[in-house]
Amino acid sequence: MDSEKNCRVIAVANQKGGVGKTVTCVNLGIGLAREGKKVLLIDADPQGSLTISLGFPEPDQMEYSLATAMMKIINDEMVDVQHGILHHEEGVDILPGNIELSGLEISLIGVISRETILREFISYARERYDYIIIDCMPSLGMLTINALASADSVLIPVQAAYLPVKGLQQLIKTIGRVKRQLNPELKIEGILLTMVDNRTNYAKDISMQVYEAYSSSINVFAVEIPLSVRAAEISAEGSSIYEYDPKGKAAFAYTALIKEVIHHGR
Ligand SMILES: Nc1ncnc2c1ncn2[C@@H]1O[C@H](COP(=O)(O)OP(=O)(O)OP(=O)(O)O)[C@@H](O)[C@H]1O
Repeated sequence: MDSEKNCRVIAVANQKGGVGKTVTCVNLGIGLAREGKKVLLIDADPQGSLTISLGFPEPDQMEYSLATAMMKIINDEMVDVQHGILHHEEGVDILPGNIELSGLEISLIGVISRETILREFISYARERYDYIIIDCMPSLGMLTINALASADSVLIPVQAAYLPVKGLQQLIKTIGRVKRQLNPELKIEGILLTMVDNRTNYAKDISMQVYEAYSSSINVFAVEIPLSVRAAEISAEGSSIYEYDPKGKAAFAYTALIKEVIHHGR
């Protein structure tokens, strides 16, 4: 394992729902684990989709989750970063998320340093991992702010199915505000086009427009994640695309993404 200062914390964020955040977290995390990295996936979405996708179908029944760990920090209690960690057979650790995060987000309102509760947890976990990847919820609320305040970089999946420009500007503005006020080292890892249907001109147009609008100031990943039924099916299988459809186009694309992400860290 690399030393503490080499742990990279990546928040996967976009306030638009259904753009491929969870599928990207699963395949990014497991892809990095396949490269020999020690990886923790944190499910920061009350829907618990990441937890469910990794084969734990009932996150709301779990006694210990991200909400429990954050509540301990709020209450000034000792936190054991290994407590409640689940292990997936493809080599990643998971801190599950569930509906309790909704209640926690509301109770954060009255808490001092409410934007940096998750950062405190992650500061304890950094020494154990090479990568910590946070699956954010589809909003720019306090939990996402906590994720951005904890992260070294933000990976932004963008679905190539509609013009994303307005939502992206709002997200980039929020990232800028978090950088100024809470986390000066925060960077944008890159914009990742997802669910790209290369048979349509529309998808090509959107890729082109995102590239033209942003690539001078923000990394736009060279790889695009293709629209793939197999990628959509992994959530129900509890496995990664590398296990489920190793020779498919989505596995190929996510493998290329891993290379780009590792390269950025150098
Ligand atoms: N490359 C892909 N090709 C086809 N379908 C995909 C692909 N990636 C994800 N999907 C499907 O699209 C839907 C949304 O994906 P996902 O859950 O990863 O998005 P999300 O941004 O995490 O959503 P939410 O905002 O609700 O958390 C899911 O049904 C998923 O299976």
